Amino acid sequence: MTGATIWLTGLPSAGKTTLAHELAGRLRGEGHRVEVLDGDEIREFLSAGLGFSREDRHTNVQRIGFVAELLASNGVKALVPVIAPYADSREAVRKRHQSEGTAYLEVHVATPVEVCSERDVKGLYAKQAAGEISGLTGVDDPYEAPESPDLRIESHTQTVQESAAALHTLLTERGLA
Ligand SMILES: Nc1ncnc2c1ncn2[C@@H]1O[C@H](COP(=O)(O)OS(=O)(=O)O)[C@@H](OP(=O)(O)O)[C@H]1O
Ligand SMILES: Nc1ncnc2c1ncn2[C@@H]1O[C@H](COP(=O)(O)OP(=O)(O)O)[C@@H](O)[C@H]1O
Repeated sequence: MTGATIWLTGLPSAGKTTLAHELAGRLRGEGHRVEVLDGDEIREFLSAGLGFSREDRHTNVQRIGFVAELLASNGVKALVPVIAPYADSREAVRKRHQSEGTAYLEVHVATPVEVCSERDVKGLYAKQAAGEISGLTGVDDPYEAPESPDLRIESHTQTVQESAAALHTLLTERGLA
């Protein structure tokens, strides 16, 4: 089976993790091998000790990109719900896949910051507003939105199932599902 990396980039609470798991369930049901490389989990192990400076985020994204490519080149659908705020970090991951001949799709979960901060799944927006944390992506830290992603998902106008279906359609169109 053809592997691929599907990178879901977007702000905190945009819907990256939810969509990755929804798509993973669908793909597994169809017999695909799937791994979800969740940002929080990776930061506990593979990227333990890294913070949220530009340099650390870049290192984090390159590590995840490396592992995703290894999985994808061995027939796994590697779903990556990770913010990856900098365009050059994402470009380096795309190039690595290109040079290895491994399929790579970039999906922008393009939920507006106003909606994300209302969802505030982990309470980070509230903490930032209260002055308890700083450097929150999309608020007081940069997020460089992809200019030409393979797919842009407007999660604020769709149900989770509709967004996952759009993702699945993309994979089908590219011969990956
Ligand atoms: N300052 C700041 N900015 C952004 N995010 C923060 C921050 N502090 C902690 N968190 C939590 O860490 C998760 C982001 O980790 P990632 O590895 O996806 O980010 S990055 O690509 O390295 O920028 C992210 O997870 P998601 O909410 O699932 O996106 C946050 O819960
Ligand atoms: N179309 C959609 N796609 C993804 N999530 C959605 C959608 N509509 C509403 N949500 C909700 O938005 C929240 C997104 O949280 P989460 O997936 O943890 O975001 P992230 O991983 O980007 O930080 C969840 O509570 C989810 O149920």
